Amino acid sequence: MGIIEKIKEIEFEMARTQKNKATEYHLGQLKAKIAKLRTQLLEPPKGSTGAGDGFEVTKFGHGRVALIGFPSVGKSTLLTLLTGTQSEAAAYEFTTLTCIPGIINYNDAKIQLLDLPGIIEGASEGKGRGRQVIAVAKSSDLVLMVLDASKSEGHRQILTRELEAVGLRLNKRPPQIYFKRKKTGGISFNSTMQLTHVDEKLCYQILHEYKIHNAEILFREDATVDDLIDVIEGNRKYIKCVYVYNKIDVIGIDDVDRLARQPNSIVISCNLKLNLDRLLARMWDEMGLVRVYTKPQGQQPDFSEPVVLSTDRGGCTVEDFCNHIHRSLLKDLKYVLVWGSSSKHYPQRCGTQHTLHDEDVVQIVKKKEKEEDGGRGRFKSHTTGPARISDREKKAPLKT
Ligand SMILES: Nc1nc2c(ncn2[C@@H]2O[C@H](COP(=O)(O)OP(=O)(O)OP(=O)(O)O)[C@@H](O)[C@H]2O)c(=O)[nH]1
Ligand SMILES: [K+]
Ligand SMILES: [Mg+2]
Repeated sequence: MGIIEKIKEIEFEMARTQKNKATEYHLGQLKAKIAKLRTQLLEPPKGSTGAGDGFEVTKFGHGRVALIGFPSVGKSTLLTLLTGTQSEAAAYEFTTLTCIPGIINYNDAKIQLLDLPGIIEGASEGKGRGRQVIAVAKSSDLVLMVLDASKSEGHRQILTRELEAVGLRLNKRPPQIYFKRKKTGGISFNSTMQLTHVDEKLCYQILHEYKIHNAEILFREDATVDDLIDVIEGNRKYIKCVYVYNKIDVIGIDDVDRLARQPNSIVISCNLKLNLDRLLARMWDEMGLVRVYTKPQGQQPDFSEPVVLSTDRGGCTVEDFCNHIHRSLLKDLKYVLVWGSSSKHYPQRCGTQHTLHDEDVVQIVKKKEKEEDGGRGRFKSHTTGPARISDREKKAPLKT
């Protein structure tokens, strides 16, 4: 029996099992079994290199956004409108057959937008190009789930289920469960609060299903058995998602209003170019990008090209900022001067752990500690990077 059949069989068994206190343990075990099979399903088949289907697009810019949706909802039309990159759009399904990248220039940052083939129910099991599409979604910083405003509202749930089946978690944060495998010592189970969804026995049973006999586990919130399985599997990807209802030109105003009020949703029309600026602003907010402008000493800040940092990825401390400019900058750094909303007064002297805000201006002040240290120190303080060091080294080699 194949993996998919096995999953189907367990799903069938779960469907006909009554949900009550007595079956709770059994159902939990079945959930763990499905999770294990789904993880197996995601492993590349034996003997394959996992490459070569043309879906791997090099990351570019300060963030990556994937357009995910059923066929013919308007993904390609949207990519063309937002990026200027032509992606064929037509009234028939599966017009797009591969991954088409475009670039959005917004707020002095560059965002990579990816158009993808439409996916259908069963995509997570390999129907259509589902698996490749979902792999691209996983590599993104934000998913735009494009939906046809005139079609069934059930589509949103179906797509979410498909993405969840392969370990994507949309608009969720990781469960607050500490879990660590051990070599010996059995299972230590603790919680900081009353648990209403799982108890110790259920927890042991799930761990047993994973053949884990030694581990430390601490619930920091009233988590569910699904959360526990997510933590044990450890391969879940937590991604923000905005639900984009397109084609509002063909529905009534009441429906537009209702869709627009749903959580994490935005309504647009590509045909009428309605609300696209709002969509961009929304994307920007969700991505948590932080622009930092550098200011050379005694000069105006350089407002043409910011250093773009991210709250979610990499962080936005002064340390992250320095590492972004040059790997070796941090060790020469004395402090930075900061102008902007992150500083208490203008300018504020800040250390490496200070968190920068969007549109801050930063001046770097380097150590000059070795200035009096003969020729050697002066040489060091006037150089900015390894390239220049080696250039100068040739002309005036360091005394050893
Ligand atoms: N009425 C209306 N039609 C639209 C809108 N946006 C796109 N369409 C039409 O929807 C059809 C499908 O558009 P595509 O951009 O090809 O959709 P897609 O999601 O890329 O489709 P696949 O690549 O096949 O998955 C085309 O006929 C578009 O002209 C819109 O805002 N309103
Ligand atoms: K289409
Ligand atoms: Mg398309």
